Amino acid sequence: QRTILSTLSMNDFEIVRQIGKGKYGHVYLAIYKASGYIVALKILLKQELQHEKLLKQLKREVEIQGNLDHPNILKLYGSFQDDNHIVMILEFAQYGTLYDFLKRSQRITEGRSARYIAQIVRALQFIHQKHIIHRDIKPENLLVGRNGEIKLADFGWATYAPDLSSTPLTTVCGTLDYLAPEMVRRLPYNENVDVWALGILCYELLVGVPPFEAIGFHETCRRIVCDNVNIPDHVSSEARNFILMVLQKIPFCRPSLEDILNHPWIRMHNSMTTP
Ligand SMILES: Clc1cnc2c(Nc3ccc(N4CCOCC4)cc3)nc(-c3cccnc3)cn12
Repeated sequence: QRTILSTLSMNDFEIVRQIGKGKYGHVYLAIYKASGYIVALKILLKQELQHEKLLKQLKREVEIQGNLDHPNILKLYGSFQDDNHIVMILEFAQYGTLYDFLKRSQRITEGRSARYIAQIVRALQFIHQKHIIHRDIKPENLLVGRNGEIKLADFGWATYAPDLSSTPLTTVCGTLDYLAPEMVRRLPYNENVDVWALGILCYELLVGVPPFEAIGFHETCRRIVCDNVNIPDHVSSEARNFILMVLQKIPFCRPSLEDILNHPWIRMHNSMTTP
């Protein structure tokens, strides 16, 4: 229902309460007065978006996420601005971020992890087909919907995958623990950085901490590039095999998203879903 966004303003919404703090702004639970529809408003203060790089990033976030319609991707209904704010109107995710969920429940079961991973893979298939790379997959950017489904959110770092005609991507971005080795080494990279981050996420869901966590930036970077993954004994052999298959240091040695969905560990926990 694409509303004529130019007419929207803050007083079309009733702010209920703050539900989260992002890097550059706060997220609020709000009600669209005209229909009573519950939404999340991501409100950014213009004066905090001083340098135009952030504005460019925000425009790209709205442009990219606004055109994605998938059950595992958080919907962006639209955006508007007034004198001091830029506001993004987002789908409200009933159960918050996976990060908070993990904090509350330490580790989660292998079954639930495998079901989350499968849903994120379907979201990644959807955006990679459009040559979009998310570049910042991590528990803080994954939200849990009303039926426990995962929603990929925060396309602030999303960009278009390079093709032969464009200059290679080398911007280092995302969150340190989730950076792919090729990013740490400032080598050109592509969609495979999202596959790597999926492996890091899977490890963190099962173990409770990311695999290359260390004290300090440099040691973490060294571990990402050089160290093998150390998987604790409580992790099943299928999950171990899955993590080792995904966390390949060399990008093109990583499995495709389709290979991931066909892995035994994913299949054994996602059998009832459609093939
Ligand atoms: Cl965008 C967007 C859409 N929906 C949300 C959302 N939803 C949400 C639901 C429920 C609870 N509560 C559940 C009961 O315990 C108290 C928290 C929080 C957030 N949170 C964030 C967010 C962002 C940053 C930090 N932390 C949360 C961003 N969101």
